Amino acid sequence: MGFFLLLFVILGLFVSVRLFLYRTTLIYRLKKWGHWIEDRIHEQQSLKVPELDENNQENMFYRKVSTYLNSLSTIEDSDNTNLISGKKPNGIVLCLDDDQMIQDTFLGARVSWTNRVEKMRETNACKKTFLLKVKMKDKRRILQSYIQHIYRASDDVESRCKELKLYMNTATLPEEHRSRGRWSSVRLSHPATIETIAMDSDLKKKVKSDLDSFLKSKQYYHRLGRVWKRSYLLYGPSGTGKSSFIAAMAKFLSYDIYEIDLSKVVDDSDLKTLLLQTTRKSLIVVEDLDRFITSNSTTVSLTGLLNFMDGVLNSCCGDEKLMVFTMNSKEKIEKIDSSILRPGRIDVHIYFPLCNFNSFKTLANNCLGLKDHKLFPQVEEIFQTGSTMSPAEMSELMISNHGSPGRALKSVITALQINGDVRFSSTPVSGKPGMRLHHNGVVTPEDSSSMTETSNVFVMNGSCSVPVVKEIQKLYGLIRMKSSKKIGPSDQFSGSMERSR
Ligand SMILES: Nc1ncnc2c1ncn2[C@@H]1O[C@H](COP(=O)(O)OP(=O)(O)OP(=O)(O)O)[C@@H](O)[C@H]1O
Ligand SMILES: [Mg+2]
Repeated sequence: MGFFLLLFVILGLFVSVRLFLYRTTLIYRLKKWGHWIEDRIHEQQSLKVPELDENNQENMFYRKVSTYLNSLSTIEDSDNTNLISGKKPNGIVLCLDDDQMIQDTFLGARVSWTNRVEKMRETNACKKTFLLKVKMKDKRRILQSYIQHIYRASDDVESRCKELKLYMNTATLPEEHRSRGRWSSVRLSHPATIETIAMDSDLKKKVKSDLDSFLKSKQYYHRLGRVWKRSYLLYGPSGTGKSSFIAAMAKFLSYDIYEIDLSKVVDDSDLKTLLLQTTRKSLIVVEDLDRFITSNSTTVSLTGLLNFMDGVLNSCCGDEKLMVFTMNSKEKIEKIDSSILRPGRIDVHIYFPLCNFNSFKTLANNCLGLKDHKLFPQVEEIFQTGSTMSPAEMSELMISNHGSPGRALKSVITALQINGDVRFSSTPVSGKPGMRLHHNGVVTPEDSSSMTETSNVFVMNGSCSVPVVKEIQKLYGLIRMKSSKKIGPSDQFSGSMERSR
């Protein structure tokens, strides 16, 4: 009897002590002390994952480790974790603080990571490194598979909540500091998507399928021995959606954007350093290329620019990248040196014209929620006189009157009428404004007059009025019969109907 009584008392004591310990941090503290003692008993090995590799390029594995560690549940139990607002409204992302240490377990082995941040006195830049500590007795058994696990887990996290970034090149640091990261980034928050861009529906379909086939053609490019990159030229008058379309492309592909401001690049080697520091799955963007080339700038030479456009350097870091250039007009560039826009340097040309009735309807739907309205026929009639305006101007008129769709449409009609009087007082060739008639009878939209034999031009028939579009299509029909040929995936637009002769 006495024995059972004793047993009962001991059991009661054990349960109440355990209960007491659970209610306090004691059990947590005891565990930590236990780990501390165990770590001292076993020989540990430290491995470093620096942010930049020996060529001062981003160490991809650093980014993977950062994504992986910030997704660990142990980061929630760790002191000093940063709470950062995430992409979703009221979303919170947990981020490691400087010099914060967290534990992880893998295949029964316990490892620890420390987020080392050292301030470089001379440049005031930060040198970031993750320090991994693993017991010697576990290292051989787990290291390789642990690294694979980190890659898989971080890819999974990245694809689930990829927050696109817009990188901009910072003003140049003094030569000796130039190798430090030259890009500053912000979250890409441009609202445009390919759906919201007013664009000829066939053209939009072609561009989307071109982007889709690019995403799936890694093996194809590597089998061809070509760098897996593709370059686009978006050109057209101001306010026609070129910059918005770049943001839409990035979101469609889930790629970051690296926008290079050439005025901040001091010379060709600086341009190369910038390129070396871009990462895969990104759009490298140079806006207003025509303005830069015609500005006779002394910083980046034309050769340096052409090498950059050819992706010569991309061969070492060009995989899975798109290069996008914008211009308001190709004509001046064609006069300076037509090889600047040759295929291989620019694979696809996309012309962004001024509004036509179809793009007007897209904008009316986007800005006013109108699919139809009694004033639409009047708008269509004015477009047929050749009057037009840029989508930027048109969306501005609609947005400033979005409270009253009728008033908004009336302001568009008035503006078109005024434009019709002012903008097209001299009706250029073929009696249709904004069109150009060539010696061989080909009529093309104003700015795409430089369509050359080899250019693969998606011409948006935005600025043509309907009859002229029919003329062009008739002409293209003739052209297509003469020059149509089977097209393969990599040159899918070389035999396209947009070829001019
Ligand atoms: N095709 C379009 N579809 C929808 N919105 C457009 C279109 N074109 C322009 N806009 C609107 O007009 C504004 C200016 O567009 P954007 O900056 O893309 O023009 P852009 O062609 O880059 O002009 P610029 O040549 O002056 O740089 C944006 O707010 C955009 O929403
Ligand atoms: Mg722009």
